[in-house]
Amino acid sequence: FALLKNTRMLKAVQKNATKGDPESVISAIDYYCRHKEWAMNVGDEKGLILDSVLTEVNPSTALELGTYCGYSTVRIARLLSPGSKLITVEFNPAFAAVARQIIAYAGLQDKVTLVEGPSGDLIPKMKARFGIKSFDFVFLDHWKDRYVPDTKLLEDCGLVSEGSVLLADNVICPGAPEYLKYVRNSPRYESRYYKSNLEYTKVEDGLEKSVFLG
Ligand SMILES: COCc1ccccc1-c1cc(O)c2[nH]cnc(=O)c2c1
Ligand SMILES: [Mg+2]
Repeated sequence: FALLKNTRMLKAVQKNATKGDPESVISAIDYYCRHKEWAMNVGDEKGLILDSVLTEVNPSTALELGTYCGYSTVRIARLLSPGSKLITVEFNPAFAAVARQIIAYAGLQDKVTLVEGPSGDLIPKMKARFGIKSFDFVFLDHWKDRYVPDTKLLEDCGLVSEGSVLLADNVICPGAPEYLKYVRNSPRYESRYYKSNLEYTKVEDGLEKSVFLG
């Protein structure tokens, strides 16, 4: 049943959204997840914080760790300037298959490269495979125990530079305590917590924004 949830979400997008209209795709998913079946999209409330940080950073190259069904991929890609690129990484092939279709339905496939596989294996290959100098923006929204190792990997691979912005979802629920300790205690990051709620609920959650100081 749970496996098919993402295909039901895709059907809801195809039924209720307008092809090529990212806003309608975002609204269709939020409506479905609020009124029909909860799903772990960043959601509309935390999504507004994501939008505001993105608009401030205006990245030319962005990375998303944890695509899921592509909801935040669409939120990010719709705000990218012409010529900017988003790479999104998803480990689960069933999620990736749905995400590709939702990203395409929103008409954003030319701005997005979806890569399937474990983030820990893929990050060291990013420079060679995609000619990335460094990421201006990284959205961490995958397995919470990968937040710290993948952040260290991005540093070691030279994929973050002075001014790069990391934005992490779920730092309260399910929680990423090791990550909060890492970015808040490190002299190499300027960190700030944006209090919000777990998607489609009244449970507290939030986003941690951390600027890499080089
Ligand atoms: C599978 O757990 C779902 C769940 C259940 C209860 C509370 C939170 C979450 C949750 C919420 C999120 O935004 C998430 N984002 C990315 N990867 C997650 O595993 C994740 C989990
Ligand atoms: Mg999340």
